[in-house]
Amino acid sequence: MSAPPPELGVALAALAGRRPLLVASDYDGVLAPLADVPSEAVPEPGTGEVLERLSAVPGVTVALVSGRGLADLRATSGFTGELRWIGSHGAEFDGPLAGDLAGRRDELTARLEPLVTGTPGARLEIKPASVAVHVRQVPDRSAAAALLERARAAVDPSLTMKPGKDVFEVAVTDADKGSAVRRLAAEIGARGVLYLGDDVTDEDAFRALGPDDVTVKVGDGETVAAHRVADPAAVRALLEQLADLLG
Ligand SMILES: O=P(O)(O)OC[C@H]1O[C@H](O[C@H]2O[C@H](CO)[C@@H](O)[C@H](O)[C@H]2O)[C@H](O)[C@@H](O)[C@@H]1O
Repeated sequence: MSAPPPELGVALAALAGRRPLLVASDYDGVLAPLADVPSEAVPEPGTGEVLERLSAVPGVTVALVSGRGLADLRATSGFTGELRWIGSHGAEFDGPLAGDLAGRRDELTARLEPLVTGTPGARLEIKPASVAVHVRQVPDRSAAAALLERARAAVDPSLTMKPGKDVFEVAVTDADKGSAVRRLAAEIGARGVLYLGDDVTDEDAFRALGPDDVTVKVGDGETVAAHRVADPAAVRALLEQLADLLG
């Protein structure tokens, strides 16, 4: 297991002295390696344990901030302990969504379903406030790219588009991870924030944080985050280093 890069270690040491402290992380690609089938994306071994360790430290809040629906996030991760659960890119902030979003989401489903059915390997994921077109298992990569383009063109452009890794998602709320992290940080009066993410939607959270916070991009790709680590195993090592610093 590799230790975090030295400059990230320095940033974590400075962060560890601040309270209240918010430790917030995306799920897929960060706490769990990506998998072909979304329900099979289980946590990197040891990650649940280190999150529990962190959440037991007085003055530390640990939050999961995911594009997944809340119920799916809880079931797939299997995490336990005193965690804050934020799903649907922030739309599920205080628990499951209330209000009638299902009707608008179902209209989207009806529009996108025929496109997905016509592309072998593609899959439609219906979430509380959005619909996602997944192409990770489409063997013909030009057909995959064409499907994502057709999906984009088929929906009302005023809806919130959430492109991601082998996925194109359309949401019926304008929630984003940046607003969610800012809201949670304000709620607990955080004096410092660590945010970990790997995908396009995590850039909103990186941008929402300040220069004294610690932002970490996981894997390749452009980012505004200040630090980068390779994969979920490196994330677990980073979290373990932080837990050790917190005593
Ligand atoms: O915000 P996150 O916690 O990173 O969730 C983002 C999306 O994750 C899931 O899709 C992604 O991970 C799948 C499992 O590894 C993978 O098969 C898929 O290609 C990825 O796009 C989830 O299915 C989506 O609902 C989330 O929005």
